[in-house]
Amino acid sequence: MQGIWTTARIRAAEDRLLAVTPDGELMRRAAFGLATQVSAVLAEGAGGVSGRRAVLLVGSGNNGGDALWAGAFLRRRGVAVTAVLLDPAKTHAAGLAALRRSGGRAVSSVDGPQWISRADVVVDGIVGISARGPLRPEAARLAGLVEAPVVAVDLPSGVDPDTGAADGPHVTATRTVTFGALKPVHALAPQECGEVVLVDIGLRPSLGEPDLYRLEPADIAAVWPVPGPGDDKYSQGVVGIAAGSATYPGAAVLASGSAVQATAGMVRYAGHAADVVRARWPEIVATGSVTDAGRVQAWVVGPGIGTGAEGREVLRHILGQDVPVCADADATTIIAHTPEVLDARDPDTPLVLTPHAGEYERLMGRRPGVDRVAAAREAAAKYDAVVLLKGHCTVVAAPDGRVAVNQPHGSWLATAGSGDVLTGLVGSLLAAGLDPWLAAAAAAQVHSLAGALAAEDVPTSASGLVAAIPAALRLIRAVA
Ligand SMILES: NC(=O)C1=CN([C@@H]2O[C@H](COP(=O)(O)OP(=O)(O)OC[C@H]3O[C@@H](n4cnc5c(N)ncnc54)[C@H](O)[C@@H]3O)[C@@H](O)[C@H]2O)[C@H](O)CC1
Ligand SMILES: [K+]
Repeated sequence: MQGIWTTARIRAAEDRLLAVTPDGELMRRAAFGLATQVSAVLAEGAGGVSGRRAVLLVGSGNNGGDALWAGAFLRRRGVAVTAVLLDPAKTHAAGLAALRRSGGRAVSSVDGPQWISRADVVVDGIVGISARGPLRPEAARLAGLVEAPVVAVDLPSGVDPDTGAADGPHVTATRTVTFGALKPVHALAPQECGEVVLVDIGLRPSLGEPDLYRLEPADIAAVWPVPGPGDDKYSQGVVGIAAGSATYPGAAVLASGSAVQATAGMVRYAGHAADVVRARWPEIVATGSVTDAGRVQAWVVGPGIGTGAEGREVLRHILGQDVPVCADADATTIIAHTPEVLDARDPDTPLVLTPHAGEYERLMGRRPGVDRVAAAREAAAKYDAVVLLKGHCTVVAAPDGRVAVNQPHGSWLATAGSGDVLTGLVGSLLAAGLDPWLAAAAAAQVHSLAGALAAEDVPTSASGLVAAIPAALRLIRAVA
């Protein structure tokens, strides 16, 4: 799993490393890696590297220092380098001297626009992990003029390093070159970061355990259940799906179909859409009520069951079955409005909640806000449940504090029924016996990959999403 550290942890680790590293050495390591990536971006464009124009937007701290030193390294590759100093009095002196020694030029921000308009690449060295809030006016003015590809130093300026919030003027980068370790912004703001490249500056030994995780394909392939010689339809875990109604069978078909596609374990359906589910998915053992559904190792409950008395009884029955439960949609609303329904649950039985922002507000009495990691953690602690907080970047928090951020693959999941498909994936992995946090994080990752494969750059549907699950699993196994 990819580790992600908060800026406070990064800074503490950098301080430890700086104490035992020659002055300026860390910055030069960072800057050399940065220069290599800027050259790569230039090389992608017509005309190669030498003679091309790089403009550095330089702030008042070490982020600017990285950019200036990188400018000096770029000069050695024949790149014409101009640094626009946003705060000349506070510019990193050693970096500026290195740039000038190499034949680079420095101009004030007044002259910035004329150089920015001629740039083949812009390097965003405005602010790094010390950023607070959106870009300040002068930086915002200059950043707004940029049309060339942007390489962000450490992180795109104006985007919050720890939450990825980008609700004010900020840089949007083609590529972000970060140093030592990923910060939360790199997982939570993929749109603003572009391609993220991590440069090793020897920080890892000083870092300790990560604050957040991102699953890699190998992590998912390692846990996704595949049948072995000793398996039968029961041994891989039987998942029960309690979803849909006679008037709204769609959620039942989607959640059940997703479970069928996700693993080879048996799927039971229980509810008023049994005939429609059975007709669409003959593999499924379907019955009209959860009370005669037979044994399962996990339940999915909620999509389309309604929030009235019958839905409440279905949820209460399932929570009382002492197996892991993934509660979604109407079940989330029932839990929010009548939390006493949770009394039916044995506290040791894993519960996964999968709210979108509106359902989160019902559960917690507030919107998730900009710090979605904190929001997910708070809900996980309140309900003693794994909380999968949906969004462009899904955040999965466990009651023990573990947090995973999924890698989105576009926004193709913004389609009706997409959530039903996700619950089927989560439920199948719970039935297979996976750690509930890992099950939710792996399901979210496969869900977003299936969306991209189903879409192939044109809008897709939840049914297309279900059909693409095997392709997503094959791709994950292929790249693992
Ligand atoms: N520690 C090291 O040796 C290494 C650090 N690296 C780089 O250093 C930056 C962090 O540098 P720091 O000096 O702490 O501050 P910043 O450069 O991030 O910020 C400077 C300055 O910017 C102003 N500022 C704050 N918010 C904004 C804003 N929204 N808009 C404009 N300006 C803002 C404020 O005055 C700050 O003091 C780190 O990111 C790395 O790039 C290297 O990684 C390795 C060695
Ligand atoms: K930056």
